Amino acid sequence: MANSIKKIPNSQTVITDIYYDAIIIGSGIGGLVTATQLAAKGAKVLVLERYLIPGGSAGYFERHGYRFDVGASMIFGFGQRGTTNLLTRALDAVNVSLEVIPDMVQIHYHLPNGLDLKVERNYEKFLQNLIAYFPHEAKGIRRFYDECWRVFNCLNCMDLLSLEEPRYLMRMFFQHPLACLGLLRYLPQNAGDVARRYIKDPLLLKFIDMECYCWSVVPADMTPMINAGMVFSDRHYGGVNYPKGGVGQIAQKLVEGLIQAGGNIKYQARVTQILTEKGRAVGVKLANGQIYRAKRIVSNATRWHTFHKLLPQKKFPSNEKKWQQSYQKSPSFLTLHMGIQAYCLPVKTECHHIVLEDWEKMADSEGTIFVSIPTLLDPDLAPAGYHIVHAFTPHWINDWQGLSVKNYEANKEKAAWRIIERLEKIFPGLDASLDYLEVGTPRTHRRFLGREDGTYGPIPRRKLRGLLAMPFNRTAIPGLYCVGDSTFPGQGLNAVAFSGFACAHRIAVDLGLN
Ligand SMILES: NC(=O)c1ccc[n+]([C@@H]2O[C@H](COP(=O)([O-])OP(=O)(O)OC[C@H]3O[C@@H](n4cnc5c(N)ncnc54)[C@H](O)[C@@H]3O)[C@@H](O)[C@H]2O)c1
Ligand SMILES: CC(C)=CCC/C(C)=C/C=C/C(C)=C/C=C/C(C)=C/C=C/C=C(C)/C=C/C=C(C)/C=C/C=C(\C)CCC=C(C)C
Repeated sequence: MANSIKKIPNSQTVITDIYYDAIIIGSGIGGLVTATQLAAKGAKVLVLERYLIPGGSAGYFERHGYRFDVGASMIFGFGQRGTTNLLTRALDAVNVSLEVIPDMVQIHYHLPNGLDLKVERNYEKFLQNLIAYFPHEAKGIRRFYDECWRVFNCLNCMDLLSLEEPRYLMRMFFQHPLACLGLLRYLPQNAGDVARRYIKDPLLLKFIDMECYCWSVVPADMTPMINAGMVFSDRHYGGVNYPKGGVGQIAQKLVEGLIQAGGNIKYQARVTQILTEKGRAVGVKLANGQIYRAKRIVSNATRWHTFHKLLPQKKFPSNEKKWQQSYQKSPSFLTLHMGIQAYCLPVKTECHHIVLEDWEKMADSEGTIFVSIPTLLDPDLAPAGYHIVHAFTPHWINDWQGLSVKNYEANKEKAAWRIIERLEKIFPGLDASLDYLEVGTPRTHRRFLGREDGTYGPIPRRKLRGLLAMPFNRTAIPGLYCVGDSTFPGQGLNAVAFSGFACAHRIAVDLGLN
């Protein structure tokens, strides 16, 4: 395929003659799953990524012999059975695969009221650990988590594709009528309401809040039941599994599969504009002036970025305004990427920890601390005798704006030491064993991930009806689709992988592909 390009006289603009079936803006996991699915169906696909490597918030960076995951290292979707193992399936579709390492404890919680609890991969063991703290709620605990399984079982029996495709919905309904009716029932529900049906102990309800908050960034009352069903069951079914070589391998492998399937990706290709003709999205313009055209345009940038930055403001659709009245940006994170000497960690330390000292501060800036130690699963990510400790805690961009360079650096350092001091109680000697420290703020996330205010995705502004208000992939602009955590069902790698499957399915039907 000749890559012929023409320059418009007296202008920076260069138009390529290749006409793609689909252009995907961004190579986050949402974008890459869309691209690989379409390429596997024979579509001519181009991915445009502003950064140097693929993956977005599931990317990586290397310093002094350490390979750090940019985002969270707790990965769902790598199971071997059922239909909800969407990362395994996405890789499989383009004939690539990844070795994964099972994580036998999803989280070790260090919570107020002496609640020190491990979420074991074995469901019964987890229930017994929790019931040991709340024996008077044994029945309620089982009934709540069993109800989560009901949601999961409904999802895990059917192909997960576009809910905007009526023929697929009809097929699913005829093949799995009870599962579809079950999902319809759960779509408007939140986990908190279901939990309160079975559980009365206020401390246990706080624990359920934390169970939700640590991946949805909102308490149980605002966490959709469908997502809770996925997370609270899949951790015991497909399990949490870590990709050998680090989270960044997922994107690297998807890109390998994309290219083998005939797709194309360009790095340092920042899209500045989505081009429209007669109201329809027809192409994109890059920062260097280059123009690419396609039958369909997909944005893996956030909705805020897509509709405020990439499209002229007069094209701002009214349903996007409405969506923004329901959803706001989740906080970003203050992130500590640490290299430590291995002696600091006791034998049998778990990979993921949640640390909180005061329930009232769960959702505050610097309230909950998330910790991942991926080298406990894959030691090759650090030099021999060292570990990676990735600690992060919610932070808002406003606290980091308008500072002088000196104050910004000083605030970063102070905040980092506040976190290290708190972690010393869980990992005594952390400070003394520190070999490397790199601190990121919401500004870092904004800069390197291109995410508005460094956000990790949308969260409800108030209690909503489950997932009902979350938009699917099509937008009000014909030819333009969104994918990733600003679309149904929201944040999380397995969630954005679903969004990618759904987006590619809808586009394939629109383009008449198989
Ligand atoms: N443990 C986990 O489950 C885990 C780990 C890491 C990340 N995540 C999740 O991944 C989700 C994000 O995935 P995603 O696919 O929605 O998005 P993403 O932010 O990861 O990827 C978007 C990509 O688009 C690129 N981009 C943005 N604007 C662009 C432009 N104008 N031109 C070209 N490229 C542009 C960015 O550089 C980035 O690579 C988050 O919600 C986070 O929760 C989860
Ligand atoms: C037919 C008719 C009528 C009807 C029908 C209906 C239906 C079919 C429906 C359907 C639905 C669906 C398909 C749905 C789907 C869903 C899904 C897939 C979901 C998913 C989800 C997932 C998730 C949410 C995930 C998440 C995760 C996350 C976020 C993670 C994170 C993590 C972190 C942050 C880490 C932390 C921690 C530490 C470190 C400790």
